Amino acid sequence: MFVKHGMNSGFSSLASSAVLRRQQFLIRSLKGYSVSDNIRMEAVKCLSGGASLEANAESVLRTITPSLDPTRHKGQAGKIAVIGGCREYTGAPYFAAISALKIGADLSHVFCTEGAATVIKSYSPELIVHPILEESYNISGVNDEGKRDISKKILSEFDKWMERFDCLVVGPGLGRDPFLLECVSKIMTRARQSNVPIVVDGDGLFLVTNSIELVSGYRLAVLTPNVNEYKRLVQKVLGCDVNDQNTHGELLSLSKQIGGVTILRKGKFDLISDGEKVQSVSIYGSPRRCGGQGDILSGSVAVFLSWARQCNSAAERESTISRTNPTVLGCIAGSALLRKAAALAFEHKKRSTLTTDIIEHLGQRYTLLS
Ligand SMILES: NC(=O)C1=CN([C@@H]2O[C@H](COP(=O)(O)OP(=O)(O)OC[C@H]3O[C@@H](n4cnc5c(N)ncnc54)[C@H](OP(=O)(O)O)[C@@H]3O)[C@@H](O)[C@H]2O)[C@@H](O)CC1
Ligand SMILES: Nc1ncnc2c1ncn2[C@@H]1O[C@H](COP(=O)(O)OP(=O)(O)OP(=O)(O)O)[C@@H](O)[C@H]1O
Ligand SMILES: [Mg+2]
Repeated sequence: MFVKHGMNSGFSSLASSAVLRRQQFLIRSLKGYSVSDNIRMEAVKCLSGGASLEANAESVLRTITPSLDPTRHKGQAGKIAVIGGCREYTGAPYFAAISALKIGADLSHVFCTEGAATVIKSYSPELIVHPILEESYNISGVNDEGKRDISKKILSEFDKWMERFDCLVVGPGLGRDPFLLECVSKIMTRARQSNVPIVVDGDGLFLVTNSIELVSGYRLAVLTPNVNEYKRLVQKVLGCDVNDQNTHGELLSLSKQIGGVTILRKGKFDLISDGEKVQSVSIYGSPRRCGGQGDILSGSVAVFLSWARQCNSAAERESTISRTNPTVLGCIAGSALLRKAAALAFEHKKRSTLTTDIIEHLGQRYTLLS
């Protein structure tokens, strides 16, 4: 009897703690922040080795998102291009490009190799896919002059479109083929000359880490390194190993050293800096670490930074937010939205949560916010 009672009370306390957890989750989901968030933010300060300024992501999201105005024409809510997709990877560029659309961009392009293009097109009819990139294995019999011609052709194909884009995402599933990366370097240089913002992720970071001049001093560039990519960047640019005791100082130095480029350091909490200050986004996310979440993030940052730039020119933004660099605002909004969508997806799918599940929640989370 006693044992039974004990078991029952155990079950009921388990059940009530589950209800409590669920309630806390819903409060977090609806309000964005809660008492436990505040505690976590304090923890962020301690863990991240410096005074962290938790970004007011909710307010940023609300402020930079354009209204669904019936007078606006197709394209005004954003035209994004993802440069990525090769023999090995077709998922990453798809995740980045489709996320941009799900968040609210009007058009999303993918520039990839021919083999990847057919696959990416078959994932979605919504994407505009350009099979223009070439990998070395495909042109192995071609001499140097022939390769130069191919490179020129790729660049001129890209040039036809470039001025129309509000932002490029370079790197998701790009691969590391030397010929392909050389062509992508030229595309980046051309984008920079035309003042098109560039979000660099995945293998784009491999390229940039080895040729930092591609982004150095370009204030419209955003780097979104994960743990490994950040380590390589710090080693190359600062010439030392990552120092977890000085996270903020290190991120500030890294950004300054690359000429004020915005860096979003991904991890348990995301840290963002353009060399002026460090902001964090530590909104509750998901314990699932399935591949592809960084790809969603890169596509999201591209859309939000484009919107933040539009707000800037229209002087529509609140005063505190209007003083913030649009690339930083894009990172804050992208990080917050991904983490919230991941939390919602995990609520439904638990351990079987996949990147496609998170993408399905991008819009839902967003509806809750607006
Ligand atoms: N579906 C697709 O098409 C996807 C394609 N993707 C594309 O893949 C390309 C390469 O990107 P990447 O992220 O795999 O390369 P990188 O960061 O060098 O990691 C390499 C290895 O490092 C390890 N490792 C990882 N994290 C760690 C940690 N915290 N601490 C310690 N170790 C850690 C781990 O290996 P492990 O040591 O566990 O065997 C990991 O596998 C790029 O183009 C990207 O866009 C992805 O977007 C995913 C979805
Ligand atoms: N330990 C963690 N806890 C909670 N969220 C995390 C954790 N690590 C990463 N994230 C979140 O997941 C997002 C993607 O980060 P991640 O480090 O997985 O990128 P990635 O390795 O580039 O992903 P991908 O597989 O797409 O290449 C980040 O924005 C971050 O908010
Ligand atoms: Mg990645």
